Amino acid sequence: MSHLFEAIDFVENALYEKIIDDLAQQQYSIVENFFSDKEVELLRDSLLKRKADDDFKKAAIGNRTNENIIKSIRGDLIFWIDELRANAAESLFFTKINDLVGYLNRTCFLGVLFKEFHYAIYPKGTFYKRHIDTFQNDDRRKLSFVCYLNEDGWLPENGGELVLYLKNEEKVIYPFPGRVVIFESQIIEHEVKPVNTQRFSITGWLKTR
Ligand SMILES: O=C(O)CCC(=O)C(=O)O
Ligand SMILES: [Fe+2]
Repeated sequence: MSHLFEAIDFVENALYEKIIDDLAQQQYSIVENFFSDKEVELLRDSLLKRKADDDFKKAAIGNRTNENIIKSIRGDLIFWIDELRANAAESLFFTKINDLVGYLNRTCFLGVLFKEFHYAIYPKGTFYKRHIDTFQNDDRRKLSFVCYLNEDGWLPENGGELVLYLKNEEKVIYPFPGRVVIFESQIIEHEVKPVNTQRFSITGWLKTR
């Protein structure tokens, strides 16, 4: 009878329902203030601490790509976040993510079994050319998730817009702090425009199988 108790337990979450509707209708969803100002600050401090400890690596594309080729495609520095070694801010991050994933799995039978997340720093002048997130011969990536950790008062002229290449539209999304963008990894081509001011984020993927 355990299914009966699960059914009783279920509480509809309006925010998650909006994400699910958006994804069904347009393959992407933009959520303002998914993370509060305080959470963004904690996560940005955590990113900067990891950076000070010199844990960041130049992002790679596949294994054997020549460094100059990589630089012409993407210039961000990344650090993979290990849930088992998470600090307080990162634990808080994963608590929210796990809640969302639990909801998606229960309501949409999405079957997300794995997830991976990294911090990203885009130094001034860097970008990430138009791509699809499953190009690294990993078709298990189902949903891409980006959250922005920039300072309050981020301006459009700082650059670093995320552009989603949709069927009939190029959707320009500014990396405002606390904003989260979720989109279908296997469908939506996208690009990070050159940044004029250092840009901070966490990017990750919800994966099946
Ligand atoms: O930072 C963003 O807005 C997107 C990053 C991205 O496309 C990626 O890391 O694959
Ligand atoms: Fe991407």
